[in-house]
Amino acid sequence: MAKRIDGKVISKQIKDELKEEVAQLKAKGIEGSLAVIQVGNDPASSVYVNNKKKACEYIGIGSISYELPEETTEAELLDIIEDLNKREDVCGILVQLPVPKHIDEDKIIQAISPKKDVDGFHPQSVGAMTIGEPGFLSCTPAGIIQLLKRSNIEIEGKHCVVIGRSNIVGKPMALLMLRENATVTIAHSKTKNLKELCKQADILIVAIGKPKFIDESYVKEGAVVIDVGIHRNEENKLCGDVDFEKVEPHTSAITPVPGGVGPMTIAMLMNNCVESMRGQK
Ligand SMILES: Nc1nc(=O)c2c([nH]1)NC[C@@H]1CN(c3ccc(C(=O)N[C@@H](CCC(=O)O)C(=O)O)cc3)C=[N+]21
Repeated sequence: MAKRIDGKVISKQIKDELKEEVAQLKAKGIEGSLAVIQVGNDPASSVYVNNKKKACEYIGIGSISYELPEETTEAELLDIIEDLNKREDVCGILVQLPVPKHIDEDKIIQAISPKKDVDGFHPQSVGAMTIGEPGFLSCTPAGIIQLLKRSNIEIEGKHCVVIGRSNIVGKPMALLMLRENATVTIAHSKTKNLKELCKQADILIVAIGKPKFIDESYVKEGAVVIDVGIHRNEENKLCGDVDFEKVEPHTSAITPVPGGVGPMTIAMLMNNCVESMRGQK
């Protein structure tokens, strides 16, 4: 009875809708490129950066990539961002996180113009989301909302437990679920009785960062389970924070890793780029 939510199929639907809109914008003379900056050469980051470039190509927008050496200074990175903020052909700027330790991540995020903050990480974007004003939404949480809506899963009135309180996933996720009228609980590493709490969730969103941490003992029969984790084992095989095989039979819907939340993050990034182009007139 469990239903596997296919993030690949849903992300393709969204990218196809965007592709059409990009063509219409182009006909009006509106074009744009996403600038992706990677500092250092973390191999996992390179996979994501590559997926982002492919998505830009697919929907018909440009991409400009910067592969900067690990030793790049904060000042050099800030200079590049400053230039990109001014460029009219650039609709979005993304600095792949994490950045090396000698660079202040918050300073970098705040240097990106909120008009080009397609990650939705700038304090102005976060504030706007919090009070329901227009602004860019953080891609992973926005992608999860789309997954639920496009799978006809009701959110309103449901008890949603979010495990994780990071600025890029847990916190914005909880706020977006609240905006959809869910009753939201945020759990984290200091939460007591995590298992009992998770067992009360109608919708369980897991962003803990520990491979296969959640087994069936955390899940109420018939719950919806969304897995935000992404880990690679010794054989380079991907898995999430949820032990899919054990949990799946007990759910009414569940996202796999890979092929669940990851592709949606990229689709929403593309959505934010198109939104930026729309506003650029
Ligand atoms: N400024 C910034 N923005 C981000 O959005 C950002 C970031 N930094 N740093 C790293 C995380 C991670 N992230 C993913 C995006 C796509 C997949 C994705 O496409 N996953 C595929 C599999 C990809 C693979 O084969 O490894 C899937 O789950 O099916 C995963 C993870 C974006 N992030």
